[in-house]
Amino acid sequence: MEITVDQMYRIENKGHDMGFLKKFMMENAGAASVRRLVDKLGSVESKHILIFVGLGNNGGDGLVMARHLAGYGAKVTVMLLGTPEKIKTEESNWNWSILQKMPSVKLTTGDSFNFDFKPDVIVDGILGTGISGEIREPYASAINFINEIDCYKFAVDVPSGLDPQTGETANICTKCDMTVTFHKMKQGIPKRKDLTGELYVEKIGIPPEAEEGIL
Ligand SMILES: NC(=O)C1=CN([C@@H]2O[C@H](COP(=O)(O)OP(=O)(O)OC[C@H]3O[C@@H](n4cnc5c(N)ncnc54)[C@H](OP(=O)(O)O)[C@@H]3O)[C@@H](O)[C@H]2O)[C@H](O)CC1
Ligand SMILES: [K+]
Repeated sequence: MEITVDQMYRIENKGHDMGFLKKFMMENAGAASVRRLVDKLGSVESKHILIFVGLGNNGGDGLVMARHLAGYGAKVTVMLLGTPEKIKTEESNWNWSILQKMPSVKLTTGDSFNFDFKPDVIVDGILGTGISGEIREPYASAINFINEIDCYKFAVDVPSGLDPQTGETANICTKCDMTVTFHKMKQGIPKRKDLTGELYVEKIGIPPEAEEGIL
């Protein structure tokens, strides 16, 4: 069953109000994404993984992935597209502060994309269901950077730039090899397999009762 983006937000909020907090949903989203990625690649040990994160909860899922991937022995670099003070939500901030205590993950911020390694994998945690309008900087430059590199590309929830409701793209959009979306498929995503690559839906622990009155 496919749902709308609005239904997804309402289900997420209702689950949170039931006590299944968004930080737990985020944890499950990041963990499920890493399991899919590791299953696909066989092993990520010693692989260079570059994770682009936006300031919203799509970025927060990327921060969870960073911690899990470090646990699998990957060499993880996080590129936060902005400054840490501008991270929008409590759950994303919570995950950022854990990474600050983890020397096994390299944290970089800002809008300059000069890395001293060639990534084996890029994770796109720039924009998800919160997208609206044309892509602004520095997200636009990050999306261009990702599209110009030849490596395996993984989209968190939706390729950044793709509207998960309509399937239309903004001015630019990442082109990915795999996309993992959460809880239930959003209507626009499967229309664009050319951008999502392999597409999966993962449950993230939201109680089915959170759907009552919404679906
Ligand atoms: N489905 C679930 O139950 C869960 C999903 N999770 C993940 O959360 C994201 C949605 O997170 P949200 O914070 O609501 O939104 P985004 O991260 O997609 O976007 C955040 C901000 O990005 C800015 N924005 C929007 N459009 C643009 C644009 N065109 N160009 C540049 N920037 C843009 C905007 O901020 P402004 O300050 O600029 O207004 C947005 O607020 C979902 O996709 C999942 O990955 C959770 O983990 C929980 C479970
Ligand atoms: K994304």
